[in-house]
Amino acid sequence: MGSYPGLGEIAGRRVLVRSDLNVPLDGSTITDDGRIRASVPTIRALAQAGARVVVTAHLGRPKGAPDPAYSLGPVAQRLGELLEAPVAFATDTVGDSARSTVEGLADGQVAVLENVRFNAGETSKDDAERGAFADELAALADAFVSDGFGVVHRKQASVYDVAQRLPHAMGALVAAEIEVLRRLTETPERPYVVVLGGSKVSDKLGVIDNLLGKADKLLIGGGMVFTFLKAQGHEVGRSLLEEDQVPTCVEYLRRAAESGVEILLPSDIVVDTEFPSGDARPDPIVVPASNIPASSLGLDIGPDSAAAFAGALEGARTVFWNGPMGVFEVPEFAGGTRAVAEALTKIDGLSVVGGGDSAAAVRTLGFEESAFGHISTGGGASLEYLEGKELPGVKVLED
Ligand SMILES: Nc1ncnc2c1ncn2[C@@H]1O[C@H](COP(=O)(O)OP(=O)(O)OP(=O)(O)O)[C@@H](O)[C@H]1O
Ligand SMILES: O=C(O)[C@H](O)COP(=O)(O)O
Repeated sequence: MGSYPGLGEIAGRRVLVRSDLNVPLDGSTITDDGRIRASVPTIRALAQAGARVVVTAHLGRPKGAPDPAYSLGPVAQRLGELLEAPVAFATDTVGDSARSTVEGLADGQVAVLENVRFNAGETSKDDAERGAFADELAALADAFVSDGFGVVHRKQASVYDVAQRLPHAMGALVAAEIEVLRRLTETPERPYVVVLGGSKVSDKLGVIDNLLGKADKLLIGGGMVFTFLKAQGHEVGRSLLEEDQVPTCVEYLRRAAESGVEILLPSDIVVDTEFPSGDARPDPIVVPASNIPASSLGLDIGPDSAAAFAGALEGARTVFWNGPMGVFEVPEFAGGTRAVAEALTKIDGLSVVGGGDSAAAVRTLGFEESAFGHISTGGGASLEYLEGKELPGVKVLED
């Protein structure tokens, strides 16, 4: 007989686990299985305690209806390989296949339900529609474990509403992620340096507001750079730019100067005349950040900036990094991301890499996970936590 923290005796009971199995795919090939591996310990602990484990998760952003391109089939198969045990796969989420798959589980066995976002109720803004879908999910189980840290910032049926309908507990992954982020927000050892990049510029600008009062230095790279350069009065050619956020960046630069927080922007940029795609060969050149040609777009921070960013990270005792410094998927534009990753491996203190793409970047560039203090499975979720926002999927577990 076995038990699970927060749920008590679970042998023979059906336990629904919300995991974040949203991994990058190339066709049906998983290019980085980090999130699946991170989900294994909780699933294994439940199975070993004799629960009948029913995993629910999303993949990508399908539009509330089945779409084979987003099937969790390959993910279920990979989970079975990692668990070294058969994993049953239901071809729907709450329909006949799900019900019979769950009924067929013996104690200690695991099933994965098809992509929960194939159902419009999952992401509906309408409480009743979401609730009705959560009722169907809850009917498949006797208890619920919330372990998908990457989605706890989403008020969605499988994250939020289902927890209101079943005895519930926080999974080990969510607990571990929150513990690390709590250290970052409550008692960061100084100097505390934050590195921000990536392409979801407006998603990430909010965090700067909160960090200006907390971090000692902010290093800005990736697609974020160009809105800041514009705010400094430079032209950015055809680079990623969120024009309506320029005044916000002006304000951040002003507040940083006032409060003595250093915002470090790149001094040089790797540009090309086209965004890399297909067979077209990249033709990168390095230009001063203040002189980006009108016909070019910035795709990485330049070598001087990479060295300056690495230098600014030296001696830091706490580092949080979210978002690649450039289009790291293409080797010609991976230099900045590689330099920052390298600098993080030398941190004597706590280094946290947050975000699906950032975590995938360090792994695909060949760094050992153990070289970093913590690799978070959550991008948006960890940023919202750092912004001081309430995470619905965590709050609901406390109610
Ligand atoms: N200068 C740039 N121009 C355009 N895209 C860029 C630039 N620099 C980086 N990127 C792209 O940003 C993407 C990652 O950004 P994103 O904000 O999604 O990161 P993340 O927070 O780690 O991921 P997630 O939000 O999925 O957890 C990469 O695919 C990279 O190619
Ligand atoms: O990739 C992520 O950040 C999580 O899986 C959440 O996905 P979402 O942004 O589509 O909700």
